[in-house]
This record gives sequence, C-alpha cells and structure tokens, in this order.
Amino acid sequence: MATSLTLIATPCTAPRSSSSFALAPRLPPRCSNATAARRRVPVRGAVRATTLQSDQEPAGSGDSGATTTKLSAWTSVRQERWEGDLPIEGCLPPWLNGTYIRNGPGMWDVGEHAFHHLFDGYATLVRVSFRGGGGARATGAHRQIESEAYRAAVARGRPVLREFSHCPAPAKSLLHRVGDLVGLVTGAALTDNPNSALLPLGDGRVMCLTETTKRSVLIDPDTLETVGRFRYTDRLGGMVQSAHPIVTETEFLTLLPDLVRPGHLVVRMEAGSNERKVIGRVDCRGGPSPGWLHSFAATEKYVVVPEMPLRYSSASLLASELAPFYAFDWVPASGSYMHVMCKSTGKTVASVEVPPFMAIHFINAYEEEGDEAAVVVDCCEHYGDPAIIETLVLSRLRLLRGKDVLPNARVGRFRIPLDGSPFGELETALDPEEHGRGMDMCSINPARLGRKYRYAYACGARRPCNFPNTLTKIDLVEKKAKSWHEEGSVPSEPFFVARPGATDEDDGVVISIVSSDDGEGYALVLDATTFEEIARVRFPYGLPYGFHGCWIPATEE
Ligand SMILES: CC1=C(/C=C/C(C)=C/C=C/C(C)=C/C=C/C=C(C)/C=C/C=O)C(C)(C)CCC1
Ligand SMILES: [Fe+2]
Repeated sequence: MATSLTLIATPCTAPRSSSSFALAPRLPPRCSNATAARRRVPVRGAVRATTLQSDQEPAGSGDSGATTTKLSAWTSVRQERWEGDLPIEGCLPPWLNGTYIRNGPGMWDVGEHAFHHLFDGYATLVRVSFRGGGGARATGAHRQIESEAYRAAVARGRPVLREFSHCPAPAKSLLHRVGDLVGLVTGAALTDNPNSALLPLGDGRVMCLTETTKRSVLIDPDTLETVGRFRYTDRLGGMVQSAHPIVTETEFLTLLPDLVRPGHLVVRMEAGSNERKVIGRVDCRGGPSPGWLHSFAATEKYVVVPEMPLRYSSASLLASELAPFYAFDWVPASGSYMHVMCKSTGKTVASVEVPPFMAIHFINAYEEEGDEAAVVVDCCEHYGDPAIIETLVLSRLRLLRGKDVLPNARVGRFRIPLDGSPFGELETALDPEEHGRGMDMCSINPARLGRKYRYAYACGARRPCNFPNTLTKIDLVEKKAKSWHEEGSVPSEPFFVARPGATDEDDGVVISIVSSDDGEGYALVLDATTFEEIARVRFPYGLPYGFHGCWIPATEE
C-alpha cells in the first residue's frame, strides 16, 4: 500500500469531520499555505438569473429536526457565475497542480417554474484550480452552461424543452401542434441540458453531455465558458446515448440505444476526431425497448452492454407525456441481461440472463482468464428496485432530511462466463453495512480502467438519511470500507486524482465538493490512502449538489 509521506498531512486547522478508521492524531506539519481565516470573496462578473432563490430560506428540515436548514445542496445556484480566490485550510500536497471541474444540475428554478426532479436542473459547472506546495493557492469558479435548453428557458421565463421529469404543455394552435409533433419525432423537442458527464477528451477538448444526442457542448476549462457545440461528422442517428462515454487518451467509446429496433450500437471515436465509427450492434433480449443505459463498463478487450428492466418508454418520448418513471417503464417480466462485445471484431461473445438488477452507475470491469474465463463487472446496484429514481425528487430531498428513506444499495458484482453458458451471476461484493447500505456516485483510479482493481470511491450512507451523506473508500479485496462524514453535510462524488509517478492504486487524493448544514460549501481533499482530510478550500457560499467531476493536470510552466 502507498505510503506517500509528503502527502499524508493532517490539517493545519482542526478537522470537523470524522473517519471510521481515524488514526492517532499526528502533529500538523508546518504549512505555509494554510489560510485559516475565512474571507469573503467579492462577486465578480455576476449575472443574476431571473428568479433565483438566493436570499430565500430553502424548504427542508435539518438532521437535528429543525424546520429550516441553510443547506445549499438542493437549491438553485445564487447567481449565473462567480470566480475568485479560495482560502485554503490544511495543506495541499505539493504535487497537486491542476484543475478539478464538476458538472451537475445547479438551477432548478426559472421564472415561476420550479423543477420537480434532481435530474432536471440546468447544468452548473464548478471549478477549483489547485497549486500545491510552498506557494500553495486555490482559485475557484462556477458558471452555467449555455445550452439551448437553458438559454430558451431564461429568455421565456419557463422551460421550453422536455427535461427529465418535465414535459412542456402542448401547443394551443393546430399549426403549433404539428410543429410539436415534428419536434417529438426528430428529437428536437428534447433537452440538450448537459448536466451529466464532463469529459476531457484525449485531444484537449472538454465536452459536457446529457443523454439526448441532440447536442453536446465544449467548454473552456479555465473560464468555464460554453465555447461551442461538439459536432459529429458521422451520420449516426438516434435520440439517446449513454451519459458516460468511456474516454481514454486515445479513444472515446459509447453506446447508442436503438429505440426503434431494440438494441445498442457500440461506437468508437478516436482522439482528435469528430467521427464515431460503429464497432458492432447488440440486440436486446427483453422488450419492448432497451433498458435505460446511463452508463456501462468496458474491459481491455470487451464492451459490456447492460440490459435492465427499467426500459425507455417510446410512448412517453413520442407523446411528450410522463411514463411511470418519467421517461422509463419498469418491466420486471422482461428480464435482465448482460451482453459482451469484442472491441476488435464487433462480435457479441456472451449474452447472458442475470438476476434482476437496477444500476445507474457502473464502476469498472475486468477479464478473468483461465479455465473459467469470465468478465467481472461491478456496479452501484439498487437491489433490482427503481425506487432510487423517486428518492431523488427535490421535495423529498428537501423535506425528508434525517429520515431513513434512502433505499439500500450495494456493490453488485456480475460474473459473465465466456464459455457460452446462458446465465451470469450477480453477487454482493462486500457487506453493505460497511458503507451504510447506501452507495452510488463512484470513481476509481483511471489507471485501473478495464483492469483488475482493488479500490472504489463512492458516496455512502450514515443512517438515518434520505441521501448519501458520507464518502467511502471501498476495498474490494479486504471487503472493508473507510468513510468520511460530517453531520448534516452532503458531499458529492469522491473523485480520485493520482499522485504523478504513483504506482500504488490508492496513492493520491480524493476530491469532493461538500455542501454543509450551515449553508457553506467547500472542496474537500482527502488523502486517498488513509481517507483522512488533508485540506479544504472554501467557496464564498454553498453550492448546489453536482454529479461528476474530472481532473485536468496543469501544464508545465
Ligand atoms: C433519458 C432521457 C432523458 C433524460 C435523462 C437524463 C437527463 C438523465 C440523467 C441521469 C442522471 C443525472 C443520473 C444520476 C444518478 C444519480 C444517482 C443514482 C445518485 C444516487 C444517490 O444515491 C430525457 C431528456 C428526459 C428524455 C429522453 C430520454
Ligand atoms: Fe452519472
């Protein structure tokens, strides 16, 4: 295990967090970068959006049972943009030089309209740039992504396009109704709000996307400005895509669900190119449409295509009406399957039935060789129950704090045999009590992508809670977890950043943006080995919850 002594530094100011594996206190090192005193940073270049709730006390009740909370996680960001210096508490590792950016749904209110579901919010980027070592410094920023959906909503004072849980009212005139129909059939009526992933492509461009194929955007990682549209030069159609393409320095792999002839196209785009090429196609085994595919997994040789019983509702998409699960139907009788496609030949080498599952985020996959060759696939698995979707309704997040209503989740481990057997296995990778019977929003060391690995980082639960409220480091070999928790705080996805030159899998830091109970917000830096806090950098005010992050290393000066 890694023992990077330069990295393991206890905070220069007393940590208010706790760790289930707390080590004996160590003396804080002399740290020239600690800026213990919090200072307000002036708002620069702020453009106030029409109806934000910045000064309102948001609805909700704290863990303590109080009727109000200042928690910013579930309220709209207070202005369109901000940037400035961030005070550092603790010690940044000297090697931490680069930019962490996080994407997520930060604006749920426009005009008189308040969105219903977490996934609806207009995309907000948050940036923290670190310069570690002696002259350590941190700067930060947040900014709205200028998608068509966002610009139209701000201009009209209401959402105009279909979002996850919102369908615009049908047009009144016959002529406009025909227009609506065309929009539905072509997909033009769907949102392009890119609040899901944030992908540094191998060629330096940074892409943000959602699950509609309508439009993905490119952003400037320094200013967070929306600099343009990512235009594919191929003619692959389709309305939806995975929100989590798998991106390496050389390629971009993704899946395009086919809602007409249920199946998936597995496609690849080389770094520097805008043209996706089809590797192969997988037909669905259940019906009537493909299972929802937010993310997927890949090994070095194979792409794994999941097919779960929460399926796209073509009727909902075409009629602009909500299905039982918004854009999806829960069809347990249709079965659950996993398909494995060879990346080099495009041939499906395994297609197995598996126990019922419900997974939004896949963690990693790898190949097991030998007599019992198989593909092992890990995911955040919700015990085959789609209830997590309803858990993420904003009113539940705001009003049920401290109530134990977060559905159970586990690390689900699939074993897909490559010998032609018709069935695959699904097991629980470690005792879910280790992470509080809740887990999602995961990351790994990217150097282990598609390979055998040991550690996963995720949000876990300290119950009672209505949403994951811990950061957890899961050791899949020892089957143990360490956790970080702060009473009343909501941390976002723990993102692993490796120390340059590291060889141990957990030699690095984990970054998360935390909204605390008192309305404040900060980027938290944990030592990935010990899972102890080493620094936090404070934003001038708390930020809304966000989903996924990325890391862009600083270029040599
Ligand atoms: C799928 C279609 C649409 C949009 C889908 C969107 C925007 C999906 C977004 C999914 C996200 C952000 C998932 C995040 C999951 C977080 C979890 C599980 C956290 C768990 C914590 O415990 C429409 C555009 C609505 C229509 C076409 C189809
Ligand atoms: Fe996601």
